[in-house]
Amino acid sequence: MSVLESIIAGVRADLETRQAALPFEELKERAASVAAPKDVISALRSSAIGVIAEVKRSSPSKGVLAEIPDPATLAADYADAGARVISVLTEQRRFGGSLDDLAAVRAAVDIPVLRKDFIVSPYQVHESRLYGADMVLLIVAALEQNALVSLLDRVESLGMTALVEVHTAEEADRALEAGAKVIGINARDLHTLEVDRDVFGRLAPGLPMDVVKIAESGVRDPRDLMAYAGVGADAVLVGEGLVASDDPKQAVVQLVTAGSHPACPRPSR
Ligand SMILES: O=P(O)(O)OC[C@@H](O)[C@@H](O)c1c[nH]c2ccccc12
Repeated sequence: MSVLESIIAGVRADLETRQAALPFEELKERAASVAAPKDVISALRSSAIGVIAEVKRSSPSKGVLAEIPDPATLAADYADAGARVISVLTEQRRFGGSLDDLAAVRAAVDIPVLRKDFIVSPYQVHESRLYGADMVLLIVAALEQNALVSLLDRVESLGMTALVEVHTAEEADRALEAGAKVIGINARDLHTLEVDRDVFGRLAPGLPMDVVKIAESGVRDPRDLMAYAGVGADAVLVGEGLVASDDPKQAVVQLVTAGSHPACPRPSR
């Protein structure tokens, strides 16, 4: 079993527990009365590269990154520092996240919130909405094509935006085929956990102009952000580099400042 497969096995087991506690029909009804999702694409399209700041406690590769006793405060700091979107890891077993973290962050910020998890079922899409997500991650490597298409349609039918994650050219083709409007190119291979920061530069030029392009993982400092800006990123998604720094808010300020510096390449749109 690859790391990805074992994570998904755990996700499916935890999902069964939640489904037993709250039946799908009832979940759908409750989610339908939540305030409408925010327009994430407008938030991400800008004349300067954006920062998506992640609330991330642990990772399968490094273990505990930060305790994060109060995700709401961290998210509010990220937003104050100029992040465009807050990403919240909700996977529990490997990343130490929860849906409570998502709810706490939702209540603390006005900018769009991304639910970062391993979404394999329509139940999780409605659940994301119930907990206030505006955007949902869909990982191409974790889904058959028909499941990807139907989950993407469901995300959009609820007014949310899908961040469709890819790591290879084949996966990028599948994402486009499914109709993805926002594509995240993950530098980390979820089967091996290895990081290759050149993947974005190889794949992004092959994507259509109107697709929003996010560089995910491995951003350590403003230099990495500038490098991604130079190869066409609309935004970078940063977790470890923020939560493990002495001052996560200041770390976001530095990235945002670098992104709006005249010397930083601009998204081409
Ligand atoms: O901590 P990093 O290297 O900055 O990475 C953040 C984000 O890209 C990473 O958490 C991530 C990208 N895709 C995922 C899919 C599932 C879980 C986590 C992820």
